[in-house]
Amino acid sequence: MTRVAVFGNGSWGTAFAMVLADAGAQVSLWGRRAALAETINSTRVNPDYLPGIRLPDGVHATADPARAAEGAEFAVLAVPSQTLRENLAAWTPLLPADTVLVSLMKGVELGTSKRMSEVIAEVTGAGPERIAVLSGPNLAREIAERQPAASVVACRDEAVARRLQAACHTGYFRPYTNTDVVGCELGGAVKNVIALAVGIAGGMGLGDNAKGSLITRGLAETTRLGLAMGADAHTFAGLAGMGDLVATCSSPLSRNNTFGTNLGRGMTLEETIAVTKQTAEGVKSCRSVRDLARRYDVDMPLTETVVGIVHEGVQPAAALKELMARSAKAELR
Ligand SMILES: NC(=O)C1=CN([C@@H]2O[C@H](COP(=O)(O)OP(=O)(O)OC[C@H]3O[C@@H](n4cnc5c(N)ncnc54)[C@H](O)[C@@H]3O)[C@@H](O)[C@H]2O)C=CC1
Ligand SMILES: O=C(CO)COP(=O)(O)O
Repeated sequence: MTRVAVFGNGSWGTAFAMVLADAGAQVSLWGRRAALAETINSTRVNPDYLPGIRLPDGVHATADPARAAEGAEFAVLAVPSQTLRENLAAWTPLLPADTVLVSLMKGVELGTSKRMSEVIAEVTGAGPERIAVLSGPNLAREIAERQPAASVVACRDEAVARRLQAACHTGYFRPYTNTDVVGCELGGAVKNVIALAVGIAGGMGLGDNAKGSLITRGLAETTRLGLAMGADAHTFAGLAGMGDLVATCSSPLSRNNTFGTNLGRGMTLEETIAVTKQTAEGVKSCRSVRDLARRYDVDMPLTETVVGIVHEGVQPAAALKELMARSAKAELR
């Protein structure tokens, strides 16, 4: 039986642990708090992140990373992106030397602007054949309810992507393989920034035309950055690009979308952070994405605007006026 360690028992780590167990794996679900691990094991429910959802028997919770790591064929990483480097440094010595490291995270490291696969490579020394990412339109609560969804598992080594695909393929979860790791990661991280923009627009009372325009132009700027960084343009038309963007920007379940809505309604950043209980990666990663855009000399006006509103005190109404007044352009360039 495939043994999998899932590091991070928040909403996505827990929901994906369910998928893996439903696909037949023996899953160890690690989280920092021993009391929560005990509650999960005794009640079969993770009350803090997925209340009301019964976890399959194949999921065992633990607060001991060594126990989670034991014999793991895959180590699935599902902690907030900005905490990965420090956590992974502690877990690496515990993992078998051939474990495949799988990122579920949709953020870019602040300061270094490194993608999660780059952080994993740096910290563990693993080669590209041992590093995979999973990304797509996968709102955790829906997956935990076993509602149907597709996704992408990406690894430079296609055979490894196929192994991971087999490990998480169920009647309600349909993963496709891809070898474009850079594109899949950027698709997931930048969509959180665009979801903030769409949420802000909704909170300001703007209509569906505005949202459709933001989603489409958001995908255009994501694709421009991706091409500059060596990604395949097709990835952005796929599940890790358009698929995730549409799901996230349409769903009240999205933490980034909701965060933006609160800002657009006039809450301050501090007030919005105070009412946000889970990780909204775009809030920090918008600055890393903006730094990447500048490094690669790519025009990303929506990302610049989100950074302005979230971190630099720009008022949403003023930002909208500025965006609409940008010089006229050809759509495709
Ligand atoms: N929730 C969702 O629908 C989806 C989330 N993701 C991505 O998955 C990643 C994890 O997000 P969620 O599970 O949703 O977040 P969450 O906020 O629900 O859970 C985060 C988990 O990390 C733990 N944590 C927080 N700080 C930590 C630290 N310093 N060290 C160790 N553990 C720490 C928390 O206790 C919690 O267990 C994010 O990058 C997110 O973008 C991707 C797809 C879907
Ligand atoms: O990535 C997600 C869905 O694919 C979840 O989005 P949020 O992090 O905004 O909730």
